[in-house]
Amino acid sequence: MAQVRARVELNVGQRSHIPAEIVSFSGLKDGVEHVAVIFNQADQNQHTPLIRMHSECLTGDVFHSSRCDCGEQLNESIELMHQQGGILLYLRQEGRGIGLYNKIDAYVLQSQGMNTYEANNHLGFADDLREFSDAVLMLQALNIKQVRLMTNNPKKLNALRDAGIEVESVVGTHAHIKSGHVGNRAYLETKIQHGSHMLDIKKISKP
Ligand SMILES: Nc1nc2c(ncn2[C@@H]2O[C@H](COP(=O)(O)OP(=O)(O)OP(=O)(O)O)[C@@H](O)[C@H]2O)c(=O)[nH]1
Ligand SMILES: [Zn+2]
Repeated sequence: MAQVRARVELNVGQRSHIPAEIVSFSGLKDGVEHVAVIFNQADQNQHTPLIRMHSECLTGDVFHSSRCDCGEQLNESIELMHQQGGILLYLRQEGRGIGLYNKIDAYVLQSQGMNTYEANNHLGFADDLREFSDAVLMLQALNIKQVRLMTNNPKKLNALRDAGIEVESVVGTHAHIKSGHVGNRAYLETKIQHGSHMLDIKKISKP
């Protein structure tokens, strides 16, 4: 595994010039470049860093599609890590691991009435293809042994615990609910019911 680092300044939401260090990893098991973004030198601080393992969502992260909450969660994480320090692992696991082409195919099925998991299954995929061993390797390479984990997904929590990384606490992200013709409320509710997500739908984000 190899890594390269450079300093960057990020401009997210209302905040500009957020200092960060971007680290790209190659030679990982997934065969793709996963990325770590380090805020306030969290890999060198004494206290327990905030960590988010964020799975790539081009439509949500870049274009802020109303179908999901990914871009808003990403920005929420960056803003909190700017305040408290932390490490964002940006994992190239588009569409819960099925890739963009298949995710868009799944969107077509969802428009016909399937939920996100049914659509994945209809296309011949399991509910969720992700596993987080590369994220563990990245944390180990960054010398992180104990974390405060930003997630509502119990699978991420268990993946770290099983790998021997201590999760001191879990910090839930807010519910970023979007209405409209193709909103994300059903997507979020399905994650809670079917995916055992700990998302508190009443903990709605401020606009
Ligand atoms: N297959 C499929 N994937 C989707 C759909 N909507 C979003 N995704 C993907 O779901 C993943 C969401 O990842 P995360 O932001 O890490 O969210 P999460 O696993 O729900 O966990 P937390 O946000 O940490 O609580 C991304 O890879 C998205 O591309 C969909 O309708 N179908
Ligand atoms: Zn998304």
